[in-house]
Amino acid sequence: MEPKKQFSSWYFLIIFWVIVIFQSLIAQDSMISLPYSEFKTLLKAGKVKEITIEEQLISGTLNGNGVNGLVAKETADHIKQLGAGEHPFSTIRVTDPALMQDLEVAKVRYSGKADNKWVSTILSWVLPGVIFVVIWLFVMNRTGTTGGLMSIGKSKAKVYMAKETSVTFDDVAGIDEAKDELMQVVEFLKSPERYRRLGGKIPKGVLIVGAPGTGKTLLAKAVAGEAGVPFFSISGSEFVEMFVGVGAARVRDLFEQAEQRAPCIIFIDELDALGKARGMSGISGNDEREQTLNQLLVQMDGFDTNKGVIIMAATNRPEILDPALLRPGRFDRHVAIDRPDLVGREKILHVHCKHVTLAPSVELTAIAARTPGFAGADLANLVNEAALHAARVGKDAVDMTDFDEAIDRVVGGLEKKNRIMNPREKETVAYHEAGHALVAEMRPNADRVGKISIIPRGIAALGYTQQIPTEERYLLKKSELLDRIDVLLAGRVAEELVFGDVSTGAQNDLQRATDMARHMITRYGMSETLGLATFEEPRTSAFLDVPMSQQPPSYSERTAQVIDDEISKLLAKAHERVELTLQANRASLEALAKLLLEKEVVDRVTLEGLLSTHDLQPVEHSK
Ligand SMILES: Nc1ncnc2c1ncn2[C@@H]1O[C@H](COP(=O)(O)OP(=O)(O)OP(=O)(O)O)[C@@H](O)[C@H]1O
Ligand SMILES: [Zn+2]
Repeated sequence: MEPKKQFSSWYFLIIFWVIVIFQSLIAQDSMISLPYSEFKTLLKAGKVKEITIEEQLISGTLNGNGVNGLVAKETADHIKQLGAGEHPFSTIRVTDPALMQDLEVAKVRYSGKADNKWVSTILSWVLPGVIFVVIWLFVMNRTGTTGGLMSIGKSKAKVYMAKETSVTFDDVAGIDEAKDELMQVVEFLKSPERYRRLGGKIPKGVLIVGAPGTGKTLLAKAVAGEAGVPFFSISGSEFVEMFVGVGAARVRDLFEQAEQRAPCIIFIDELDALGKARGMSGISGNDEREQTLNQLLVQMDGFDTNKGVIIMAATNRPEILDPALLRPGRFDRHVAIDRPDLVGREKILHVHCKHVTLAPSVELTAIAARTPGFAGADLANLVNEAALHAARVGKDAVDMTDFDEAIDRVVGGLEKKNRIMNPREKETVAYHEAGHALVAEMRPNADRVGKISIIPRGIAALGYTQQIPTEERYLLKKSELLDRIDVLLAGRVAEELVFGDVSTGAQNDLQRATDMARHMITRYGMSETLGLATFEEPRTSAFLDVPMSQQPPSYSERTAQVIDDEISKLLAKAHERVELTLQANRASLEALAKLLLEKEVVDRVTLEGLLSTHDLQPVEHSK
């Protein structure tokens, strides 16, 4: 974890300092600076081993002469002469034994600035340290490291970016419900006084919950932008990376600064990094994080919303948050953002295409239809990729082929151009994908196939069969779920049939099929044996202070066994159905796989053409 790294530089600094101090202490031994009388006593006691005369101190008199031989004699004479005066010999450094005699006869009167010894000593300790710190801060600044020492150094200054964001609700598309919910916060921030007079209840903390890239940060910024108030933003993980005691101090600082700029918004990104349930981090027990979290809780409690500061936070893992954070008076208002639906995706595409020159052929609706599951950030990325592609090819406008390419890229990661699949692997993938596609086409309740590809994209996807949902679905029937499981298993079954052996390529398919089967049984009451009861996995509750791991499961071990058995049975049945279907349509499977091997990519039109020349044999099977 990050804190370790931070601590080690802390230790490094301490060790460095100790070395500096030791060095000067050791140096003290041989560098005696003391009144002449004492020096003489030491000399007589035979404790002085070396003598140097600090030339600088009597420069102008000694002219930088050396310290041995004849010159040494001269030096001693000079000292003798000076002895009558008041010359401030504060330091006599002793390095040359030859000088000892001379110095013994010399009458150096010491002018009594004994304190100088301490001044110089302290200087020799502190100066290197100060220089070191300055260099260190410089390096930290250059590397852009935040937190750490730099934040100590700056803790009185403005550490937190308080910027007026230029983002407005117009920039956030497809999440209208969330926007509506936050409109109230905007109203309040715009005119806290008026709002209070009208007796509105102001939320203190708003938690935005949603999958990565769904626009949580964007939405928080838009609230600040709409209201025209400063936006103080910090990430939960930044807090955690700090040194002992710094995190808590920074929380205090943050609130202090925000109060001065009210009305404003404090935004904590990745709240889960800071706000994991206490005691969940295991033995390593990150005390620092807990201290910071406690400080945050304290600040939120002692905070009066009337001051006009709204605390917003974002997380994609609300279930691991410390329940204390969710209690009334803290983050008690929750705004959920889902991945956008078909219409939402189209709107988001519109937002991001605003500054892109599109060819007339581009239909954003069609693109939206082909990108189910894409979050806002993925769509932004998609538009960017398409524009880049068009620019690379030298087009004046971005057209549909650029989007096609971009979808492929975003879906499967960048095309691995130099990755060469051996012919045997390629064949396996072709039959596997052909299996998916054929069963998808033959199951009445499955989505139609839009495109099949066996061009490897990234390490995870050697090929893919893309299905086009005809419409956005909120409810799925049992028959539809079963058909989906069939389609997922079809890749694996095709491999079995054709090669009599199976590959590891079906891992993701099997996992998704298993998840689907499990949900049918434990959530949707679709198992005859278990009936209508639901068997949800235990979850943390905002009302219980019990961490997830300590909650007992809501069903018995025997039930768990039955659930497992039901899943296996459901999958076995699906396997049988798919096997029958593919056996009966072996010729079509072969033809499609061959076509894939030849073309690598088969689109909807080509697929329909192929299937029209083959008589698909529906197979009767029990569900
Ligand atoms: N609803 C949306 N409308 C328009 N653009 C969006 C939307 N959602 C995301 N984006 C785009 O994606 C980018 C990233 O979104 P943002 O950082 O807000 O997501 P996030 O949910 O905070 O992600 P993470 O959980 O990874 O921090 C935004 O800057 C924006 O360009
Ligand atoms: Zn597959």
